[in-house]
Amino acid sequence: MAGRLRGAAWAACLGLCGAAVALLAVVLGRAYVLRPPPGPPLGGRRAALGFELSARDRQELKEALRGAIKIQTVSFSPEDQNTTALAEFGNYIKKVFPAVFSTKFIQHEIIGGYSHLFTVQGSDPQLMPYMLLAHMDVVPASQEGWHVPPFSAEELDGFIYGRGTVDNKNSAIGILQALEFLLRRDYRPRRSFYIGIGHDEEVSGRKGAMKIAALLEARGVKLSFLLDEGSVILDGFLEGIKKPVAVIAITEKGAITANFSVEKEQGHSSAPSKETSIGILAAALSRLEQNPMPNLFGHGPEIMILEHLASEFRFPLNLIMTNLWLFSPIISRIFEQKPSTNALIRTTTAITMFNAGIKSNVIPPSAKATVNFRIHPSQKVEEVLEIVKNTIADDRVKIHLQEAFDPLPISPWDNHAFGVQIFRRTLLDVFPDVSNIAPGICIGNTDSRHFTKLTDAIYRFNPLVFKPDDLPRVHGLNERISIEGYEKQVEFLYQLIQNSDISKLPEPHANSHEL
Ligand SMILES: CC/C=C\C/C=C\C/C=C\C/C=C\C/C=C\C/C=C\CCC(=O)O
Ligand SMILES: N[C@@H](Cc1ccccc1)C(=O)O
Ligand SMILES: [Zn+2]
Ligand SMILES: [Zn+2]
Repeated sequence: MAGRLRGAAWAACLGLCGAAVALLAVVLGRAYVLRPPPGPPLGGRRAALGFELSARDRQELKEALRGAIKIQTVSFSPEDQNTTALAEFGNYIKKVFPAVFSTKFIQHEIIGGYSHLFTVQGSDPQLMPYMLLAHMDVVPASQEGWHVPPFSAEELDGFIYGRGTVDNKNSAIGILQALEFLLRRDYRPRRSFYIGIGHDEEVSGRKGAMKIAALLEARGVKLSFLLDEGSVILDGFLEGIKKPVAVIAITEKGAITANFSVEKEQGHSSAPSKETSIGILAAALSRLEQNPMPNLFGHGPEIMILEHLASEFRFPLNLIMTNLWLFSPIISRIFEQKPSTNALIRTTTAITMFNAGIKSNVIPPSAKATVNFRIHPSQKVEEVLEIVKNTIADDRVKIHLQEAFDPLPISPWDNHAFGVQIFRRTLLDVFPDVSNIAPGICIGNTDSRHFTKLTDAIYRFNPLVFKPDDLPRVHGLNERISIEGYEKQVEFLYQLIQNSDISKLPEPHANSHEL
């Protein structure tokens, strides 16, 4: 009851605020109604080959993914990968996608020992190629806590469970599956494209994606756009928006992985000094955790997602969202509440490893910890390190950087952005009920960050519908994909490849009447 009253009071307050804003906007003559999403280009055009699947095709599509999940391509560290499984994965795709491997206009190369690069030669060399990227390696999975063993790929209530089902064998296998189906229907693309399948994405991509990018660069390749994993169709993440939203990430956060250590003399635990290495390090880490990095809502592209969706919110939220200039302090507080939205508005701090102590009666000679920061698009590595040092404020804690890179550049998002309009057309074809498409931020890191020299149009998006409950499954327990969802992903890729054959985008105004 109290909750409902509070809810009613909150709604009334929002209503009042809304009315006040409307009034204020009129008075100030500043109606901050934000631009609608760009008009629908490629209007009316339909791909030549429809995506009709026989019962056999369906079975084959499902089994191809299940077989891939069973191969334990686990990455523990750059030095510790299951190379037997990585090699097996290569043999597996050869067996499962015979058309891809026997087509004359497709060249296959193995890069860095286990990664794959396919060059699909289009019939029109004038058209600038694009690239589809995915990875085959996965993070480890604990044996406990899963409904089914993590590499069993068992089917349960319409879902395939297993490590890699959404991160990212769904893309690796899905891209090849879409191409296999197209080839069997005698398709030949007009526009060339590359398919990259990395084998060490989960441990930085240096041997796989980075080498693929370097090779393409050496060949003088420029890409019209690149599509990788990193964001999804969000359903039910934002209160006040009923419909699912396809969020296409136009940037990704930077990252710092830092090792912290404290050394102290080892000794007998019966005569301890006042502080131990463990105590000193634990206190320093606790200060880091207790003092989160600044809330930077409004300083980066996170605001674009709200701008794009503003008119979709129910009253009075729509008024709030269309007047961010006034309400951003409130919204930024709301974003802080949940880990998933908090990640969009600040550099995050995650203590991920802690090791110390060698015996119960020995004062520990050293304590070590690893902290993983993900840097907000408006900050840089140096700035974050400065804050970290000031927060720890203890010279006994030594910092050693394992890896550090700045947030990625922001990719184009407008009527002329070829990739965006191809995604828009393809979403319209395959997900007719997803009418909202918004630019967003990828909160994790992807192999695509190695390709900045080949194109400024890097997009991170998987055509999978995610509900809030799905997010923790990524790198967590019970990672799964619905069989229907996977079919849609393959259909999306199948249509994307065909839609990309268009030579150039029609003028937006010329076609807007067609939809
Ligand atoms: C205003 C927007 C509202 C809510 C959005 C909140 C959170 C959603 C953010 C991202 C969810 C999308 C994708 C899955 C999560 C992380 C994966 C990112 C990169 C994967 C890289 C990897 O580990 O291989
Ligand atoms: N893609 C993984 C692994 C990774 C982390 C940090 C840098 C590079 C890669 C992640 O985002 O967690
Ligand atoms: Zn991934
Ligand atoms: Zn991952």
